[in-house]
Amino acid sequence: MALAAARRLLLHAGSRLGRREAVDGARRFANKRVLVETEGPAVMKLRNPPVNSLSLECLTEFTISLEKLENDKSIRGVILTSECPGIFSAGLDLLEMYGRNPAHYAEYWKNVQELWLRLYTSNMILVSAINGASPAGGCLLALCCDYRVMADNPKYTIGLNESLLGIVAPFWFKDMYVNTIGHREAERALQLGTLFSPAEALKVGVVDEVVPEDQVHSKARSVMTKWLAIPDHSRQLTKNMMRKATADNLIKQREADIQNFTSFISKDSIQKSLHMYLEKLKQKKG
Ligand SMILES: CCCCCCCC/C=C\C=C\CC(=O)SCCNC(=O)CCNC(=O)[C@H](O)C(C)(C)COP(=O)(O)OP(=O)(O)OC[C@H]1O[C@@H](n2cnc3c(N)ncnc32)[C@H](O)[C@@H]1OP(=O)(O)O
Repeated sequence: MALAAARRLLLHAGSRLGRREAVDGARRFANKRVLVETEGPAVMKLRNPPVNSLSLECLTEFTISLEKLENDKSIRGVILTSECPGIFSAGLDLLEMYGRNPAHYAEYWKNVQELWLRLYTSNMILVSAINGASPAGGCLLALCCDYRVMADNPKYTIGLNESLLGIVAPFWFKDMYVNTIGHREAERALQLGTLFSPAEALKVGVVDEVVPEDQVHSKARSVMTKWLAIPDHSRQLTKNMMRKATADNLIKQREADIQNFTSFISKDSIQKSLHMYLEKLKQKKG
């Protein structure tokens, strides 16, 4: 209920902002954590500092922005990137999964599923300009895209590292990884929780292209131009043919997946692992 109300408020605020900024001449709309520019190829920028973690609010704003773009028939493709220096996205917000109650975990997971289903089955062309670290849920966002361009900076890593946190990647994260890099590579990377450097990510197929950091956006734009030259109807039907079974696999068991997540994440042993991981992140500073 609370989330539905927040959603209505955000949609309303989003459209107000949309109108105001259009008057300024720039075609863009924004909410607090997501900025969307629709001048030229549409660009969606995550801006949830310090690390673009996907908090419940961020997920909601992201989903709403995507919905607005999907509803605008003049928009055929979107570049997904980050406004936080050096970080694409740190993935799911650990604080949404630690020390909360089961109802919160269920609500959070429902929203994670919702964003994934929308992104993965989007009719639009999605290109990610990965301009920073992209672990776990950050990698998931990139994997949903039709093409991934990553900045050539060895400090940036990408991959599904859940097992390093003492948690398990859900089956639909795994399915998408297998679809992208094949069964053997996915099996190894998932068990080890591998975070790939850009060069390794390119080699294994987690990303499609690695370019100098200052060319990530221009490359993503030129990739978009190429993809936009393909007729929408044939490209969309092909994308649907490739992805439908994977998405349907979650759709048919969404409730059970929420229950599994909620009981898994509520376990004392899992909460302890998350606590230790959060402490490790804190200590890294000191
Ligand atoms: C049996 C089957 C059942 C199936 C059940 C399914 C269960 C699945 C469950 C969950 C799946 C989860 C997927 C995820 O996405 S989990 C999140 C994984 N993310 C990470 O591991 C990234 C962790 N972060 C980092 O590695 C770094 O922060 C990095 C992104 C590289 C940035 O480094 P740096 O610039 O040095 O910044 P700091 O590390 O100092 O971080 C700044 C502050 O941000 C906080 N932080 C970082 N990441 C997160 C996060 N994901 N969520 C929340 N907060 C985060 C960090 O603690 C710092 O906070 P503070 O300033 O207060 O100390």
